[in-house]
Amino acid sequence: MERLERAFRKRVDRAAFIPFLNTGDPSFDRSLAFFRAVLRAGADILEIGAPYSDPLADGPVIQASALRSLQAGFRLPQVFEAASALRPETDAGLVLFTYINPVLQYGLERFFSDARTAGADGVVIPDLPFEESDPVRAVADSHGIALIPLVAPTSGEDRIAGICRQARGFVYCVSSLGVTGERARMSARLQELVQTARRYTEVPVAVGFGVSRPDQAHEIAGFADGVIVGSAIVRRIGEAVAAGRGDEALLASVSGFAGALIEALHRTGAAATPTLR
Ligand SMILES: O=P(O)(O)OC[C@@H](O)[C@@H](O)c1c[nH]c2ccccc12
Repeated sequence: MERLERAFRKRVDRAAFIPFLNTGDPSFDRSLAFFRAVLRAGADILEIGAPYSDPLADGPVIQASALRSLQAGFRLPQVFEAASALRPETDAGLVLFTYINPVLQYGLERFFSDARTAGADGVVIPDLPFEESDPVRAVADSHGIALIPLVAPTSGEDRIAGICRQARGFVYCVSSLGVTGERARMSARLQELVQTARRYTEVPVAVGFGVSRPDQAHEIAGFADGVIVGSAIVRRIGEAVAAGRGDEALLASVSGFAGALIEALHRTGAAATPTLR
């Protein structure tokens, strides 16, 4: 858990960069190479996705990625394998991203115990209702794993308060309604949502869903502690795979894009006032 805190605090000049990538897309080994590429580019926290056959919140890009991975034979323990392989190579935060059913099927206790052994720092479970999160958080806490909650623009203030008071690691603010995927514009209420969350928690607040361009990342960096980017990176992988392109050009494009996003996360002028306490 301290590693997540450090990931946010190590830089006051810019917001944390948090890329999301699915494990096993288009193969386990190639996905490891993509994880390494974004880490080398400067990712502060990695969201290690566990593809799932019924991904209700995933947009088309992440869904297609999950399908490629499942077709290549993805199994849940591969997220632990990925974390174990990366842990000795980086001090970035490692966050596993999975739906609740696979976790329950695997066994709650066993899942968090294996996550810990693999060197993971946190877990995001987007379809875990807050009302049912206590027992899961208790197991996560007992293994020193942060159960990172999500808040959405539709959440009322009471609900945001309840969620944020129980937050560990960071709060994931969903920028807009619907599923994951690139958006042309960000909701005007996003900054308000981040500010509301901050009233009820000391942990950092990161924003994800629909961030696809450096200028959007820059704007969010002015008021949030971290920016999560999934589809815009995963789309590049999908296109290269569809075109049968080799990994060398793809790795360069993934790192180049990650580098441009990181550059954009620097805070300038008045917005440079650290949002971290
Ligand atoms: O893809 P986007 O729009 O950049 O958003 C991040 C997102 O993909 C990642 O955090 C994620 C993947 N699957 C999810 C399901 C629910 C919430 C979030 C997610």
